Amino acid sequence: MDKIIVKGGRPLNGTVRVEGAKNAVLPILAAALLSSEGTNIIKDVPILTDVYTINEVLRSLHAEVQFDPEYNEVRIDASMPLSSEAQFEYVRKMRASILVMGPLLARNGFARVAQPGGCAIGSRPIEQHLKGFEAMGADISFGNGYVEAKIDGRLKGARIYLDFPSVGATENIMSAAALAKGTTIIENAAKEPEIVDLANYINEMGGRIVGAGTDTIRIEGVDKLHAAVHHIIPDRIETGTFMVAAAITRGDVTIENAVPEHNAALIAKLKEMNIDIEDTDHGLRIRADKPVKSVDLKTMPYPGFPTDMQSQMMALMLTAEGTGVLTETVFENRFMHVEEFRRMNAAVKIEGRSVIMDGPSDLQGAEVAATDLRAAAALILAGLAAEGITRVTELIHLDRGYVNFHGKLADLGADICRVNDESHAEEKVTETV
Ligand SMILES: CC(=O)N[C@H]1[C@@H](OP(=O)(O)OP(=O)(O)OC[C@H]2O[C@@H](n3ccc(=O)[nH]c3=O)[C@H](O)[C@@H]2O)O[C@H](CO)[C@@H](O)[C@@H]1O
Ligand SMILES: C=C(OP(=O)(O)O)C(=O)O
Repeated sequence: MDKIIVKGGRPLNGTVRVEGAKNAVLPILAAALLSSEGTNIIKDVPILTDVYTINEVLRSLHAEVQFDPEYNEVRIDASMPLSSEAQFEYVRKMRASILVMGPLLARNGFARVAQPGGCAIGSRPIEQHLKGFEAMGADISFGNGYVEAKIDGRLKGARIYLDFPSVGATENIMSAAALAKGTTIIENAAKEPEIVDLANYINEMGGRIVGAGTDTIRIEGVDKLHAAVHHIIPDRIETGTFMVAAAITRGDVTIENAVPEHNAALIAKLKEMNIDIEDTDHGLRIRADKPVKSVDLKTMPYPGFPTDMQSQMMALMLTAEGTGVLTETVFENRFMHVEEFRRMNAAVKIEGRSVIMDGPSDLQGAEVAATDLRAAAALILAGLAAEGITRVTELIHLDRGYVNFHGKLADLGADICRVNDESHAEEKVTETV
């Protein structure tokens, strides 16, 4: 079993480059199924296990997929007749597999997808996705752990109001509506940059979508979509994670390929905490050379503070002066990492959907296990600031969303390595200090 071993205490310095966004590439690769002509070329694809998984899902649906990690490029030909079933083995590994449902329903008039169920961060139902398909004329049924959507003929445009601005529901409905007859309007739509990236890609395929990035998206269905070449936007959560890495080590880091506008809520909070952030010609520079103060924050749908930065921010708040209250409103159970932080001597109290921190905690290295993707990163960040050595296991979560995380931190000066049980690299980390 792999683990990351980190010895805390070194300020990070230098430049790091972020990859294409995981949460943009997954819906975009799923939407490639909409193209019945040509070969899609998707560029700036991050080399993540989730990308390998979605590629496997697409292949299982009979699309031809070639992934060239050296060039960060995926080529997809989905012009052949496609299967309609996304099996449990994939959906179990990665919930985002549900995003093939809209494209398959639009292409085949039928989609059968294993029910995604919950995960470590919450129950994660999909009734908003299904409500959208139903409004477009599909019949929905459940059985044997699968959900099926079926339409006689073609999906019909509809006006759909989402009860919550769900990212996945907006993406699934927008993809299905791209090939529907007539106009679909999604109200209370999610506004994340990844929604805009997906809409841009569908438009490059010949789609007619306007309003992505606002809360009302208008999709005029077309008869056919063709393949397109598309560049994935930079990963705002990887960017945010490195911003926190700089801050938590009281370092000075410049992030290349960052889009500051996509991280406005995080930048505002870090500035409130006394951290300097500057948009330079070389990238986004983060400097923490003044005492770091705690803040209160609440996760919200975009453009609010992202839930995917909640655990990393908690790590930073543990090192800040004063009391901070962090409230999670997007997922009902995204505090599993709190117990792991406690192993590191964190002074944290959970009260309902909030965590109260009285800082700074005297963080100490410990053996901890990642409970989900962002918790994995957050524990490593806490390890960078802790006294002594932290060992983080369950890296299967980390590899879903971060490319070479330990290597990038080491290049910035962290005392960190990744080992498996047979390797002796553990000694290396302690020798270097
Ligand atoms: C692959 C991907 O892009 N994942 C992101 C996406 O997940 P995902 O698309 O799953 O997130 P949603 O926006 O759909 O979910 C947000 C909240 O809405 C609830 N909900 C959602 C759909 C539905 O039909 N019913 C319902 O109740 C969920 O349980 C959750 O509490 O957005 C989340 C919120 O920013 C991020 O944390 C994830 O990293
Ligand atoms: C929760 C996340 O991803 P997913 O929706 O794929 O589980 C995440 O990226 O933090």
